[in-house]
Amino acid sequence: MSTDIVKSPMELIRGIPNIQPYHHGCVLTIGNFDGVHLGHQTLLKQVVAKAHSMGLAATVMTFEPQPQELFAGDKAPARLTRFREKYVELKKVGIDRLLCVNFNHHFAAMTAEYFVECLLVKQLGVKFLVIGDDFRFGQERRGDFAMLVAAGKKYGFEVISTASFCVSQQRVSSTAIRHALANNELEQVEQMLGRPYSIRGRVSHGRKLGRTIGFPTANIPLKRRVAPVAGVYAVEVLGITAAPIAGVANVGHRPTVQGVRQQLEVHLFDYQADLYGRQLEVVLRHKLRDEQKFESFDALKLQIERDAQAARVWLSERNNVQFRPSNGI
Ligand SMILES: Cc1cc2nc3c(=O)[nH]c(=O)nc-3n(C[C@H](O)[C@H](O)[C@H](O)COP(=O)(O)O)c2cc1C
Ligand SMILES: Nc1ncnc2c1ncn2[C@@H]1O[C@H](COP(=O)(O)OP(=O)(O)OP(=O)(O)O)[C@@H](O)[C@H]1O
Repeated sequence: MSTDIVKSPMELIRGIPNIQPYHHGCVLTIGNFDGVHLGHQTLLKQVVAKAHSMGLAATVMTFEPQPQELFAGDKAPARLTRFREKYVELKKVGIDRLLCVNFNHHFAAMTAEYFVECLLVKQLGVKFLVIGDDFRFGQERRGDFAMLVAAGKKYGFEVISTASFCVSQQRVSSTAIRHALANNELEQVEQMLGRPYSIRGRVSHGRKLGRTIGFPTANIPLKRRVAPVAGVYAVEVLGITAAPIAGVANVGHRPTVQGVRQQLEVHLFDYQADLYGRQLEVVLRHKLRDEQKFESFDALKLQIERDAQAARVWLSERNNVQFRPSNGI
């Protein structure tokens, strides 16, 4: 979590100990919100509308790490959005406050009853709760809608459950989006997310081999995050100039050069500048191929030239714009 988050208009409450008396009284929803997809957005819009009509803060409670990351460790599904990305998307929907709970074994062991009485009622003073139709919470996920309705009567808050938001008769979920990404169904992903899939990150120093073969790349380490995608993509990069810059990117381990960690590398077409330290958003538009181990660096170079050409063609056909050739391609 970086400091620019704190200055922005959506208030970030960093953990339960930082809940203040003025946070008491809110319209609340709870969940991972990985991806902040259209199903989440439908529910979040109801939270915002209700909060406005009640004159209360629209509040989201989310968890870091996500529960499956605590329980399954490396076997947890790859994330669609890091905390920072969730923050950006939740702010766009109009949420006023984001409570980020440190999800540890102690918190996970809390009973559903204690969670409601102690956290929702005493600390947050919830007046209205909006949840999805499959929402479960508390130790062993025993808390559900019926239990919340009963608690609401006892403590004086209302609860509504929203209907499933579907695309092509399929319930939109973080899991469905991960599957579609794994199957390279990027258009379907866009329909479920309500925006194209992108990866945000800061450019760091690489081994600077790319420039020796005419393909300087901006390296974006994925850090502890495992990407839900892998391979070579035609991309558009936001955050440098007002218009997106077209390029070609690889998400992988770079077996040809004995790379170890998975990272995102992007080569921008017809653009040269020092990007180190810059925060970029790389929008994946089309998958070109899987990553491969090549016999030589020269063979890799030839393939990257073909990738760049294929990406230019794909993007120019899509955008109906001709890009100027460079690097002799
Ligand atoms: C479009 C593109 C495709 C790539 N494909 C592969 C690949 O299939 N296999 C591989 O080992 N590395 C691949 N790479 C990674 C290169 O090994 C890496 O960019 C090069 O070694 C430069 O690394 P550097 O930025 O650390 O200098 C690809 C890079 C790009 C930009
Ligand atoms: N398609 C949807 N329609 C309506 N509500 C949804 C939809 N998807 C999620 N929600 C609700 O949003 C809240 C947060 O959900 P959660 O982060 O668990 O999302 P999910 O996308 O269903 O994830 P997963 O695929 O991991 O189950 C929950 O209350 C959930 O029921």
